[in-house]
Amino acid sequence: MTVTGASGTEGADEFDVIVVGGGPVGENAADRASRTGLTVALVEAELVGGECSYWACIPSKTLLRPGAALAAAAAVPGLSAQVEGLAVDPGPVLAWRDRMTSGWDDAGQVGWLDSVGVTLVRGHGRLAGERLVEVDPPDDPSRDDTAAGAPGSDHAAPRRLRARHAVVVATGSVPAQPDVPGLAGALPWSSREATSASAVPESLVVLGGGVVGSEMATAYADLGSHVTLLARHGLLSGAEDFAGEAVEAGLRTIGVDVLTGVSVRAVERPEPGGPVTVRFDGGGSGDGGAVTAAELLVATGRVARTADVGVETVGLEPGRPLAVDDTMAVVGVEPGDRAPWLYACGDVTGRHQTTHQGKYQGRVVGDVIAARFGDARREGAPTRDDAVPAPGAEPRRWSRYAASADDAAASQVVFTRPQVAWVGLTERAAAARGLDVRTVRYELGDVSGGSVTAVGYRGTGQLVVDTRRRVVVGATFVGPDAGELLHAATIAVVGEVPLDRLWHAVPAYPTVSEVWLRFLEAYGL
Ligand SMILES: Cc1cc2nc3c(=O)[nH]c(=O)nc-3n(C[C@H](O)[C@H](O)[C@H](O)COP(=O)(O)OP(=O)(O)OC[C@H]3O[C@@H](n4cnc5c(N)ncnc54)[C@H](O)[C@@H]3O)c2cc1C
Ligand SMILES: NC(=O)c1ccc[n+]([C@@H]2O[C@H](COP(=O)([O-])OP(=O)(O)OC[C@H]3O[C@@H](n4cnc5c(N)ncnc54)[C@H](O)[C@@H]3O)[C@@H](O)[C@H]2O)c1
Repeated sequence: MTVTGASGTEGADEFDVIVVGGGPVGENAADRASRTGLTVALVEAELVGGECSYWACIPSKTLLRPGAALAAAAAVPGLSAQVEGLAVDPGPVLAWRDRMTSGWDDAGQVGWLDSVGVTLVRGHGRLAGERLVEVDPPDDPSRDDTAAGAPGSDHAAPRRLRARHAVVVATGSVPAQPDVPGLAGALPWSSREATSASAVPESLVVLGGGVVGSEMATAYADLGSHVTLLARHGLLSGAEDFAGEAVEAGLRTIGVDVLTGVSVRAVERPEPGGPVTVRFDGGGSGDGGAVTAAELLVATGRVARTADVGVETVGLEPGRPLAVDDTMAVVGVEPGDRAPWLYACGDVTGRHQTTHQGKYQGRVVGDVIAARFGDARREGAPTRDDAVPAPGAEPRRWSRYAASADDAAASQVVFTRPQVAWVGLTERAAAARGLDVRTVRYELGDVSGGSVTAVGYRGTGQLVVDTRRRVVVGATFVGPDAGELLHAATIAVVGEVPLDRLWHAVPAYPTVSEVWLRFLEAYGL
């Protein structure tokens, strides 16, 4: 429908809900918002499926899998001798990666959007006031970000969309680049180039010891690159210290030079495409030094993508994450005396930067919007026990309309070797919240399931227990396939299952999950 006559909205196309950003999170929000009969438009500037599908989760995990499989085989008698000396063959790996990203073509995801009845609007969207979104056509040559993979459009001028009820911002995040002399001019890789490269550089410097840096250092070492990782402090600083230490040791084992305590001073690349030199202070000897490689990957964090989304038109500060309440309504939007109409989810909120946690938020916001504005009695509409909270009211914790897990039970898996998986609070985070906690730690290699999995199986598990309530508030696992151990811990944390009841959750023998029994025994049960 096209609006005529309404002030400032003349010629605007109307939808009940407009979602800006068609990454995994926006897709989920759009799908769920449409389930009570609301019309939903999804605005996407590049590829439907977002960073995760084409330049993040999927290609990175594809690049990491062969090295993990080879290492697993090398630890099993009867196979270890056969695979000794084998290296990952980059050609088929890169080809597999290309298949997993559908050759950077989003036709499959667009087909899914069609199947759930969501209207795709291609182009760069930005807020233009309350419930208004302007979309620059994707073939605008002045915008870099609309070029890749998006088909042309008939619209020369911005297209105006008006939401009858709600706008959801799910524009994700962009890489942060530190202000280091020479860095920008050296045209370093970001995670995009690292995950989509068509050839493996002979050597690679990775700047940043977080999740991207640790995973990509692993992948490129597996693919045959000589990798140097420069980190300001220990690796994976968001995780328990023992996890980062294990990943650092793992990287060294596969030949990565890991330098910690590094502060980068300057970057030089005299010839475009030629070798790049990174000069730094610190890094072990304390005197610093320089490292030269064929390529440089900058992996120093990501920032919410709000700089170019028009948030200033509704009284918010561009460049900052969109603060949300637990219904995912954006806080501090003008005008402030009306029912919430602006929502956000995913990386753009600054809450977490993982696909699964963002998709969870997308489900929450979609359900909130569907319940607040749609027809819940419509045939096929989901049934809910909970009442949607009144605008401005706190949602009931753990209801369908509250992203409670963001605070209490967010999880993450880092696909390094060893893998690292955690949920809920680290020991440090629990102490910062004033909880009285006790940790129990157990070596996974001392569990029968570990010893039958591999010779010299090594890994560590740790629970953080709230001693007052006698419930698990956090867990970390480090070891081969540690990510597969995580969900039991997530259920224990979300369910606030008392230790005395967990005692009756009997882990099967001989699985690595038997560590749960050992944890409880170590706690004194
Ligand atoms: C290398 C790497 C590996 C990762 N691996 C994992 C992993 O294994 N597991 C995991 O859980 N997480 C992983 N992540 C994190 C994960 O990719 C993000 O948390 C996730 O993509 C966030 O989803 P999103 O929908 O919020 O944002 P995005 O995926 O960034 O999607 C946002 C979308 O919005 C579009 N957009 C932006 N601005 C506009 C605009 N103005 N108008 C229209 N469209 C716009 C973008 O084009 C994009 O399609 C990884 C990240 C990186 C960098
Ligand atoms: N498996 C997964 O779930 C997965 C994989 C990759 C990325 N991600 C997400 O993507 C996001 C971005 O990843 P990331 O690794 O870029 O960020 P990160 O926050 O995990 O790590 C960034 C690292 O860069 C360091 N750093 C910052 N400025 C620096 C500087 N000037 N010099 C040297 N080091 C500097 C930080 O100290 C930190 O260690 C993360 O939040 C992560 O959750 C998730």
